[in-house]
Amino acid sequence: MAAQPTIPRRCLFIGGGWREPSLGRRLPVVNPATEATIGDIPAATAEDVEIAVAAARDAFSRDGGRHWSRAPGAVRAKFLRAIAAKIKDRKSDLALLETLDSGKPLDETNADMDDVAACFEYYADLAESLDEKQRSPISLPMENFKSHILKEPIGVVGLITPWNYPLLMATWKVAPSLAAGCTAVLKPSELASLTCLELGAICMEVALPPGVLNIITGLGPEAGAPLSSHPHVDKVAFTGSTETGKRIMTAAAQMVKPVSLELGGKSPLIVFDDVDIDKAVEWAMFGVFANAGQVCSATSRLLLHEKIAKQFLDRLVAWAKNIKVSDPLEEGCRLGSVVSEEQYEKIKKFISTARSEGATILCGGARPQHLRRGFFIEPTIITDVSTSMQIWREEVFGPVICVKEFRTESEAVELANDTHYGLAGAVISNDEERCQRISKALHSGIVWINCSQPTFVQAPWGGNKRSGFGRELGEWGLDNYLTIKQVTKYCSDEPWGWYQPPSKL
Ligand SMILES: NC(=O)C1=CN([C@@H]2O[C@H](COP(=O)(O)OP(=O)(O)OC[C@H]3O[C@@H](n4cnc5c(N)ncnc54)[C@H](O)[C@@H]3O)[C@@H](O)[C@H]2O)C=CC1
Ligand SMILES: N=C(N)NCCCC(=O)O
Ligand code: NA
Repeated sequence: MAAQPTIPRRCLFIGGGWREPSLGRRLPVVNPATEATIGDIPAATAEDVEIAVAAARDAFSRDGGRHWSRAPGAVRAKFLRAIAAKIKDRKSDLALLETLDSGKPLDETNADMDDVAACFEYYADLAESLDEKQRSPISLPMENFKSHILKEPIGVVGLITPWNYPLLMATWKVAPSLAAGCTAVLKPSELASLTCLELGAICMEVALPPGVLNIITGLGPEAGAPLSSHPHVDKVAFTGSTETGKRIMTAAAQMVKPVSLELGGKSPLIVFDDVDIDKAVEWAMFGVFANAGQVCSATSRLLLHEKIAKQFLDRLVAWAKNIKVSDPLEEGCRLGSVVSEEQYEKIKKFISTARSEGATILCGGARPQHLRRGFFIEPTIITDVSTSMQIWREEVFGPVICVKEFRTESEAVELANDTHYGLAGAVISNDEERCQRISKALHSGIVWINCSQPTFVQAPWGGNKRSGFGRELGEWGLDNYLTIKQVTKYCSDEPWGWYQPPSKL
């Protein structure tokens, strides 16, 4: 087991330095795998939001934007690459902090840190190529006009992020917004803020211009809400629950402030009868047990072709019982604890409601017997589910999969789309044409074929319906933080000639 590090005691990161929260309050940091309080984080309030937004505004327009918002993309790229390098240097201590804060297995948090560094590097490249895309001409039907577009940073952005991939979800917003030339105020989740505060330390080390990125930790209603309604915040990007997403959109609407929302999901995985069962079982497990199912795109509804259903479930149970559930710091751990006591109780309630509604808990459903402390839940497989049950309809955000059988392709698609959500969907089949048909038929922003969950910074990420709107990652992730200006010029020497000229006399 790795040595326990000391948890850095940080303040709010505002204007390029550390700042005590105005009311002097702090929140405990709980390690959900041990239930021990291991440190604390500052609790920002509206007073601090005010100071952070002012710092970001100042950084946006300082010296006419020459050093940031209007600087060549290459200038910003240099900082993004320097941040990526520091993340790589500190990979193992950041991964350890992330695990202690969230209960995620160390192998997962190490992979997350690789993704964090790769995301900063990717958007460094895009910051550079943004300059080449400026002034791209618009072809007009009149020769006496010429038009081009400018892509400009949208301004000061508020970034509100969740706890399931604490530093990675922040990076999906910080890297593209900074690449675009925006300045930002990041409000990570109060349940896991340690690595985001370390990002503040990294910004200091690379001498990011003061105020370009500000990081304020604190509670949603106290720190997130005033950020989303602030008149000097030009856009809010949010990942989290659908309920909080609605609140943020309502607050932003009062200022006609654009938002992008990446919300909950209840994504389907459809498995046909022409597959290699063990390979498909492994993807089904990865789709809902990775990160203890605390993934917005988790494929938590499993649709099995009736011909293979029994055999598939037998293998799924065997594989699930073989998952190493342990302290997330232990070598080879594949299922750690969930993030908090509240989340733990919520998941257990989902399972007991499923049972009382008549579903069968085929395996799991409780605390693993060998782990007496910590918020651990066994991998859970639920069958005998009807489409009206809560467990089929609502996002659990835990290591819980529910299963239904289907007979025909159209029945599978209908079941898959029968949800208010629309983030992701997956299909496993050896019939390529069928996979293509299904990828068109699913009402979701992401479709995986013969896999579930692999995520690439180059590819767009986001949902439809109540899973939100807007796309992160890829070039679309950069567009989230850019506004498009048309510049149109009259280039004829002739007068316009619409009005009669007055007589010269
Ligand atoms: N789609 C996703 O990626 C996520 C979904 N969830 C779902 O949400 C449930 C609740 O988890 P929470 O941590 O409470 O999620 P949440 O959606 O409330 O939290 C996400 C972020 O929003 C902030 N926030 C909360 N209330 C706010 C408000 N009124 N204004 C502005 N910001 C606010 C939080 O402080 C946090 O930074 C989970 O059980 C899970 O089902 C949670 C996290 C991520
Ligand atoms: N990095 C991976 N694999 N997935 C990211 C999931 C992001 C989300 O839950 O919104
Ligand atoms: Na925590």
